[in-house]
Amino acid sequence: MVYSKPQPNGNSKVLVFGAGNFGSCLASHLGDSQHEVYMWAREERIVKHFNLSHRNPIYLQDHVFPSTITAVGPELPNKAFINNTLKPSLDVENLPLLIFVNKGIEVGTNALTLEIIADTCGPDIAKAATFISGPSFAKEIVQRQPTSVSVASLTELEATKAAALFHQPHFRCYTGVDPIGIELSGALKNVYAIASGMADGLGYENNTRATGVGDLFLTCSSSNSRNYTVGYRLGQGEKLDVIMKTLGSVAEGVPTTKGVKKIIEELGISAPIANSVSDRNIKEAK
Ligand SMILES: NC(=O)c1ccc[n+]([C@@H]2O[C@H](COP(=O)([O-])OP(=O)(O)OC[C@H]3O[C@@H](n4cnc5c(N)ncnc54)[C@H](O)[C@@H]3O)[C@@H](O)[C@H]2O)c1
Ligand SMILES: O=P(O)(O)OC[C@H](O)CO
Repeated sequence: MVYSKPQPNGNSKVLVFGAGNFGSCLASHLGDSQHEVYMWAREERIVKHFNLSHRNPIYLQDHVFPSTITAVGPELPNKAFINNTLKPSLDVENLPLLIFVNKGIEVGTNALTLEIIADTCGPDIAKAATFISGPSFAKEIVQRQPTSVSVASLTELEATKAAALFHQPHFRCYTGVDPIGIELSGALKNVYAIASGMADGLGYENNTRATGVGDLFLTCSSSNSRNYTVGYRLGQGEKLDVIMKTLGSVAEGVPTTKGVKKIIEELGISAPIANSVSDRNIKEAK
């Protein structure tokens, strides 16, 4: 969870709650972006060690963190810290952003985070809540490997402000106004991840692992997929015509990309991933 206040220089003061894998990863990313970052940890060992060495002794241990981050804790930040250091706006129309990255459903009530915030803090605060979700292994983001995540809030404005905080090129944010959908997808995918792990653990192969999730997951995640293999070999620097000649099989995604490109253009919709596959194929064909 991140709490932030924009500064006149465009950078923000950010308080990250949690110094585990993902809290540390987000703190590092925000520190890279020159925000003034405070990372709260409930582990005293993390606070002391981090402020001496810019390393987290428990999570992402190999990573050296930017010097723009200060660890705070183990006591929760108090009112004086909030008021004197972060200086949030108390104007209900201009509340600081509250960004959530947790994925889950409250046991007993079945409530999602947004519902809990609305119930406990009121609808005005819930409007300032933004959710970030998507493929985001902390260990990969912290090494600046590219990923794309969804940033959603009840208002487009809040989502846009939150996305602007994460402006490193490897961390692409797509904004929207469906925080419930984002929350539910993030919570539910974990149940299927357990099922998928079970299928692997039982010794089943890819078809079984993808059952219930579908062909998209299957074809995107296995070197048994011809289309995945084409993409992998392109990523490794091979030429498309060489790949197609040596694949020994069809990869229907290659011609389909052309059709998809036409549909995207006709509908005038944003489809950045399909567009970039198409651009790559056109470049190769020249
Ligand atoms: N790791 C990822 O790649 C990743 C990516 C996206 C989202 N997330 C989400 O971020 C959240 C945290 O994941 P993580 O990977 O950082 O977990 P983690 O286990 O690495 O770290 C969790 C941190 O929270 C602290 N903590 C646990 N219970 C607490 C409590 N009751 N009060 C205060 N602090 C508590 C722990 O001490 C630890 O520092 C999860 O909801 C997860 O779904 C994680
Ligand atoms: O390691 P997991 O299964 O908690 O997944 C972490 C993130 O949610 C991946 O996006």
